[in-house]
Amino acid sequence: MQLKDAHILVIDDDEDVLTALRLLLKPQVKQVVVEKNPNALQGILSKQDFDVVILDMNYNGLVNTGNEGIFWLNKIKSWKPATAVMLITAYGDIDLAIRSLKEGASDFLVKPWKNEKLLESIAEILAKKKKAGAQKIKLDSETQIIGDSEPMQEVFVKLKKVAPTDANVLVLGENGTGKDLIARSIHENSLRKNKPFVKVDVGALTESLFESELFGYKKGAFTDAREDRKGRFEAADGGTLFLDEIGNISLRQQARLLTVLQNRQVTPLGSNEPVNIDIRLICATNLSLKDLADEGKFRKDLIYRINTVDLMIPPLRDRGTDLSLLAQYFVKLYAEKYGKQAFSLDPGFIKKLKEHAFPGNVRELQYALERAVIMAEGSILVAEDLAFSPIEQQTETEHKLKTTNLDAVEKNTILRVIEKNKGNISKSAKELGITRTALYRRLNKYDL
Ligand SMILES: Nc1ncnc2c1ncn2[C@@H]1O[C@H](COP(=O)(O)OP(=O)(O)OP(=O)(O)O)[C@@H](O)[C@H]1O
Repeated sequence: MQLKDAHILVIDDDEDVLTALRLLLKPQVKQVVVEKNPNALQGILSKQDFDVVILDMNYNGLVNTGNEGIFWLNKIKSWKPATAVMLITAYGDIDLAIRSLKEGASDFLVKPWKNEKLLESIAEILAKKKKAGAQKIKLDSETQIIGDSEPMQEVFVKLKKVAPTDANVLVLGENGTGKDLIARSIHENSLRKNKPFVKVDVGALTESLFESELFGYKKGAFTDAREDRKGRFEAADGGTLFLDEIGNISLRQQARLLTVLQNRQVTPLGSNEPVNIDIRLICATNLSLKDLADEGKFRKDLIYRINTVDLMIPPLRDRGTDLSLLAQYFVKLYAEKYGKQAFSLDPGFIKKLKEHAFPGNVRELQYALERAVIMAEGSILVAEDLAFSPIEQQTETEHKLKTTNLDAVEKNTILRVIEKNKGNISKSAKELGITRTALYRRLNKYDL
């Protein structure tokens, strides 16, 4: 967006500042609105969207800590996450500047400012916003991949470049970072988008199921094979095959997969006739394939085969203001789903979100917000509405403490939650903030 098209709101309790900024900006931008009282902010922003809010950090000359500015910055970000906020202060303080940028401000200026510098900063903010907007990925009419942070913008740029090619893609990232979503959007943005997208959680397949599920079988191939069945490779013909949890398959399964990928043919169990396959392959894992290869647990030649391009999805803790954007998105989504009114987020609620490390990433955030929306009493979500998954809390502790009895704690938590949910695995996984597959894996691990 260009300066001349911008809508700017200025909030400062100093009339002289408001007049100076109005005179400076009016000939340069589309609209300038000035306001003395920050308490009027919510009303103004509920009626109209602004591209940039220029916000004073201190009001009434009483305190010079900048806390008021940070308070209003948080408010603006909770009401309108896409609005850029530029903070101005009479007290040049580097700590304050860093703090405000961390809290989501786009820039920080010290009074008296140079007019040229101020206009330049606004133009820069608008240019960045344009770039971010252009890179937003829409999966379909309902699903969006939310993310304006720099690391996610890099993912989007790479994704758009690689999607239309037929290159095999390896999607890497911690649990719950959105690898599944990214795989789907590679397909949606590819030339194969009108053909099937088939996902197989290969990490959850037993030795015998692996082959019958992926390659199919002929009637009579084994006791339960009562009729011919196409495998997932064939089902994905012309489209995309997404193999999730690829790091968890055995060396034997790796060898079978490699042969299929090399020959581009599958032979169903009980058949002698290979079938040609035309698939685009996407794999995902939260493990380091390189480490597994070094330990002799993953074939290097298979890594080369599946990893023409890799996409590393950053953990939520490295995505800055995406946390607020995602929070807004999920709160709206669940408010609609559960037929509740629109919610606003109390600064205490946002603070609690920001202080949490989210070892379970976006999935953990999503479950926490779904729970918060369900539990909320009024129209404002407060810190008390927010509870984090016990299992993820524990993973967090695990990182910190590395004590030996963690397995016992995890096992007990799982048992408790499953008992509470009367053995319902889906409900238990949801409450624990992990996938069903991850829960099954843990049940296996603890022989439960
Ligand atoms: N950027 C995002 N925007 C909106 N929703 C997201 C985003 N990232 C993840 N989600 C949501 O978070 C949840 C977890 O994402 P997803 O299943 O894609 O993660 P994953 O990395 O594949 O997890 P796992 O490694 O456990 O399989 C999903 O419900 C997904 O829709």
